[in-house]
Amino acid sequence: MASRKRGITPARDQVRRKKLSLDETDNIEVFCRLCPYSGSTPSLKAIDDLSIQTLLPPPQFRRENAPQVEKIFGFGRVFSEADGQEVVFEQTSVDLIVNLLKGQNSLLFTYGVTGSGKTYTMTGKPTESDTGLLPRTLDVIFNSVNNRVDKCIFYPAALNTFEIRSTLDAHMKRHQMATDRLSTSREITDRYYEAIKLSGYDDNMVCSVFVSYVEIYNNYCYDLLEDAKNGVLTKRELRQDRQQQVYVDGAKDVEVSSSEEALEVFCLGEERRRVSSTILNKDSSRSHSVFTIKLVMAPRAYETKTVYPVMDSSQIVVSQLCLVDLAGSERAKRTQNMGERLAEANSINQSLMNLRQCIDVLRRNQKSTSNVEQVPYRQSKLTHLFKTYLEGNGKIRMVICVNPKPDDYDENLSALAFAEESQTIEVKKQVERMPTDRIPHSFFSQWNSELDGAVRIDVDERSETPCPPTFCLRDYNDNDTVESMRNYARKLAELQNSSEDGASTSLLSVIRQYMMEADYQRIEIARLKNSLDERDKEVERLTGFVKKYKRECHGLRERVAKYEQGEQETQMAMEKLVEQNMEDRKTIQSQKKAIRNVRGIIDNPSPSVASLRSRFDQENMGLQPTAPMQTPPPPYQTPGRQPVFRKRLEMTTSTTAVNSASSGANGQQGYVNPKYQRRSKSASRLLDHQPLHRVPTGTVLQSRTPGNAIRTTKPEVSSILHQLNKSGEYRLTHQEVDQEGNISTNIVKGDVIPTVSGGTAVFFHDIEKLTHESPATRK
Ligand SMILES: Nc1ncnc2c1ncn2[C@@H]1O[C@H](COP(=O)(O)OP(=O)(O)OP(=O)(O)O)[C@@H](O)[C@H]1O
Repeated sequence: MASRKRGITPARDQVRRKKLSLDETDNIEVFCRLCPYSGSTPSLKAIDDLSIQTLLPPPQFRRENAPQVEKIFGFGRVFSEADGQEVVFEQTSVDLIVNLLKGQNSLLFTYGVTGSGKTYTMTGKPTESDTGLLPRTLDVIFNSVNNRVDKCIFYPAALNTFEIRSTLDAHMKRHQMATDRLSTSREITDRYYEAIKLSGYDDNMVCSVFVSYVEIYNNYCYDLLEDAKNGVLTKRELRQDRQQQVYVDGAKDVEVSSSEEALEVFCLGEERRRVSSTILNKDSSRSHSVFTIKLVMAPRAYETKTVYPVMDSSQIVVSQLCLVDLAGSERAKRTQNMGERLAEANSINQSLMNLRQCIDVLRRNQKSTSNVEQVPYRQSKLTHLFKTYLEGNGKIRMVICVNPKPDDYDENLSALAFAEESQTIEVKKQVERMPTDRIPHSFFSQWNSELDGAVRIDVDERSETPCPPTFCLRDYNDNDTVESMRNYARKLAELQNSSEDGASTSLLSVIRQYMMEADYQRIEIARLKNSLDERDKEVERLTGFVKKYKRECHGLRERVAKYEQGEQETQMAMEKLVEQNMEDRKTIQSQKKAIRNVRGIIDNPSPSVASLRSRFDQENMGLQPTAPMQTPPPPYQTPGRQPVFRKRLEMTTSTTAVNSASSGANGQQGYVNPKYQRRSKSASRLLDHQPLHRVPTGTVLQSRTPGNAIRTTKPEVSSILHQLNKSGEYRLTHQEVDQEGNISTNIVKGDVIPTVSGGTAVFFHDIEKLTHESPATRK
């Protein structure tokens, strides 16, 4: 026995999260309307057609934790105080009416704080400038539908469906109803009438208009059109029909044949709607009102002379436009409501809160790919009623009304934030429900009248009975075949005129139908071909653009590549510079460190430096050198060669002067390397700096000059420094001969010591003076 394969049930989330393309969804649309305000401190202003800005009101109108910054909110359209009812109607409702004519559902609702102009926007007043969306919508619908059937042909049946009555039943029902007709009030007949007529209605359909009016009060649904015997309305339940559409069970759908009649029904409901005076609004809506306009359509039956639908209820298409005026949110603190008013306010706020929660969950579900939450539609009647639309059974549009008065600042902020967020919700588009590919009735009647005219002309030329030929339509351009078919139809029509034969009549009507369809398809194909040609041209034009932009793009890419290369090179150079910089910094830091070390040493002289200094000091004063002693810290002196030159200039001065120069002005040592330990005198060499032309003195006592002494007569900076570097001692001989012939020879002696910065310094510590008196002066 073959085992039965079990089908795998897809996970619930997988089913739900099937991603819809952009063509399959519509966002919730939100329009914002600013109500006129005459005060001096408005808390809102329209910036342009798409955005509105909050203005910070005086502090007493702000909550402590409210944002202290001005915010901008963006909407599909923002209506300023200057935009009247007509503009609002054209922008918010006209396309929804076209939707209705084309068999699609829509929900339009006003939302906002109490007293912000929701009811004014929806209903308005009877004058031209004040007429609201609802009466204008009714006018336009009745202006735009053709082929309205007589009353009582369509009738509402169980489970939110409609049925069709036979001619006789409909006639009798009409007769019965004639007595219950509402009389039209003067207010309605004298009101402003909206003249706009829209196209979009399929004239192959016949239709009838039904309206219903319900309210949601304290989270209960009531039918405002109910024939309540004792004036008490019955609580109604919400149910879901076979198309998953939620409806108010038992709510009356009243058939209306004009906008006046529909408005009469609306006014009847308005009288029953709960409206009370509150501190914030003298006519405050205490309930959410739902006025639904249903367009019931069915294909037209052409067999009958009157406008009548085909007797097939399954072909009925019902589209509806739901106009909802929500009650306004209100804070108990501000309204100071008590008792019944307070309970109403709580219920209103709760249902509005539920609406926000549903939108929030929908938004979260939209973002999340795995965790799909259940939307809490059933928490309130309002959200339950909106479920149909939020789940993709029609278009949703919200008009958020705001009053710029500073008292409303906080509540407006949260309402605007909610409305702005709602725009992100994507709703599945409703499926197409109207029959497609049908020949428009206008074409049908024109074609028939043309053919009948032609038959009348040809009737005298009739000669023989045509045999049924074989038609073979090759393509839409096959004019010959179409023409021969038309001729055959004409001949048959002649036959019909001359014969009472029922069979040929029905054959004729079938052939006529085919002929008409062939003609229509031919025209339709030609039209499509034209539009295809136009699109081809458009494609060609766009291809040209694409090529042009591709070229530009290529050029731009090359330029970008060049710039990028340049940038790369600059980057590399920068990196090199940074590296160089780092190295320089390191060098500077090591030099700084060395300087710090030196300073440290200078500030805390080592015994060797101290001893050196004390030795100099003692020698200077003619004392024997003593043990090293602490000296006060010397001020910092830039190390360098300058002292060498300075010493050189001072070489002719006395030993005291030399010592004072080497120790600084205050007797402190400045630049020598205190760590330097001179090698023994025997090991070091002597640099003997003699004048170029030395006057021979022939003295018996001569300075001892070691054999390895370096002799020089040219005191140039480069050579003397070089020689100094090789030497440990330096001796400079300087001779002067005065006018009387006395010779004075000064031999200046010093130690060559390296400086901290790597240079060389000479510490002069002794001068020998040798004077030769001229014999002439002795006399
Ligand atoms: N755009 C407008 N132009 C002229 N008047 C306006 C406009 N908007 C509101 N009003 C006036 O402001 C008042 C309050 O408006 P409305 O009753 O429509 O508020 P609401 O939002 O429906 O209040 P509630 O939520 O309490 O029912 C009314 O007198 C109305 O005529």
